[in-house]
Amino acid sequence: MDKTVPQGRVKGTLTPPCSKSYAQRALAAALLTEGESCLRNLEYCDDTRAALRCIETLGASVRGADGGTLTIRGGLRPRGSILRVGESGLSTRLFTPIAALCDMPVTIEGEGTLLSRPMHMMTAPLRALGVEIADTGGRLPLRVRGPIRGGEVAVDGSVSSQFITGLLLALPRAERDTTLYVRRAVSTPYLDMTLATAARFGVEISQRDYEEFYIPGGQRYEPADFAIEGDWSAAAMLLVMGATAGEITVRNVSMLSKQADTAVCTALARAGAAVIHEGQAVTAAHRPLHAFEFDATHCPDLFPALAALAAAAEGVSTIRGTSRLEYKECNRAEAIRDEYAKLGIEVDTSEEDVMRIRGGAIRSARVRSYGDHRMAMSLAVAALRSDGEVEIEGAESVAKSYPDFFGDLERVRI
Ligand SMILES: O=C(O)C1=C[C@@H](OP(=O)(O)O)[C@@H](O)[C@H](O)C1
Ligand SMILES: C=C(OP(=O)(O)O)C(=O)O
Repeated sequence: MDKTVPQGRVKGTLTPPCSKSYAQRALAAALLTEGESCLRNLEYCDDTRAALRCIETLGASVRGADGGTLTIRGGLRPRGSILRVGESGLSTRLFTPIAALCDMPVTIEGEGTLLSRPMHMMTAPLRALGVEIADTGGRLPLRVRGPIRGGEVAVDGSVSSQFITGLLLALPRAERDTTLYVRRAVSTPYLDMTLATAARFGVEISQRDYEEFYIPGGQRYEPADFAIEGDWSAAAMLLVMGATAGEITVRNVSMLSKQADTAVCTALARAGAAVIHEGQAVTAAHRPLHAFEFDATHCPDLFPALAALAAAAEGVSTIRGTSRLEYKECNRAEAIRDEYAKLGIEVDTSEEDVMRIRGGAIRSARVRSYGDHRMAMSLAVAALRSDGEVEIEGAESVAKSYPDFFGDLERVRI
């Protein structure tokens, strides 16, 4: 689907969808209990639906009530042998070790952009933990057969934190204790979110500097009543929209959240935007914007939003951590460089791990999303400052994390 986004200004208040990162973790934890949990504020995007499908296949019984509340009866007793993870990187790397708790073969199948993303980081550690695994040249589909045993294992954390999240949630249910040695962990706030979710379900894990995790085996997950927070990744995009094209208040997000993308507030302030926190709401308003420096190594999902911010700022902004972008829904560093070039914005990715963006006038163009939800949203935010309109190919990709993004954009247009 193509979407044409005309230039314009915005003002208003929006509530982002719930955090899909927390939603997927909470769904997994609810599956691992032997009782009834209640998840509140759950909304559906493609990735949370994928996680919901996975827990139902693995044995959970899910009842929906009004207002986004789900009652989930846990119990790991697979009803099928195929997990369909859609396009979700997290569901793949989270539910593969969980499926490996079972003494039966399970196949993990994905689609779209996920089929080109690397999964090789799981193979050797799962084998070392006693799991039979067949991968397809380090990509999906994967076939695993547990039970995963626990023990001592080394994991490379440099490509993604998501498999570590999967191990941290699965291994408390293994028979033996585990010590996980992690080399070069990235996206570490996401590991904090995992530990916080496990703790809410009564599971103990200790860690030192994201290098060594100790996970006692034989633990029980206790059912929990868990309210899913608003999503800071979606909020980041809305706040950049406010900072570059008017004023936006985002409701139902807390600065005290462990979510990685709270860091957008630092970038906004460095660029000169007005940022105001009040309780569970944050407002970003336009002021003359100037170039900023920011390291997004541990909050890689911010890059597309920061590209729209830097394009609207005077001077050359420097954003570090581009090596984190190669294996997302597309190669986001190349996609930002090539699509912003069509808008007349120069993006230099020639230096390793660094992106430099020269802010300036944005011109009308036809651009591609590469099937990547965050690229589609980033280009739509940039379109608001264009000299006409921007046509975005593949705009339906926003359904992965924020199905009503374009509806919300129109709601605040003035
Ligand atoms: O654990 C999570 O919820 C996520 C971790 C991050 O991935 P990486 O650890 O692969 O950077 C992030 O980019 C992704 O959108 C969600
Ligand atoms: C990279 C993302 O998600 P995932 O890795 O879970 O597919 C994302 O939402 O930007």
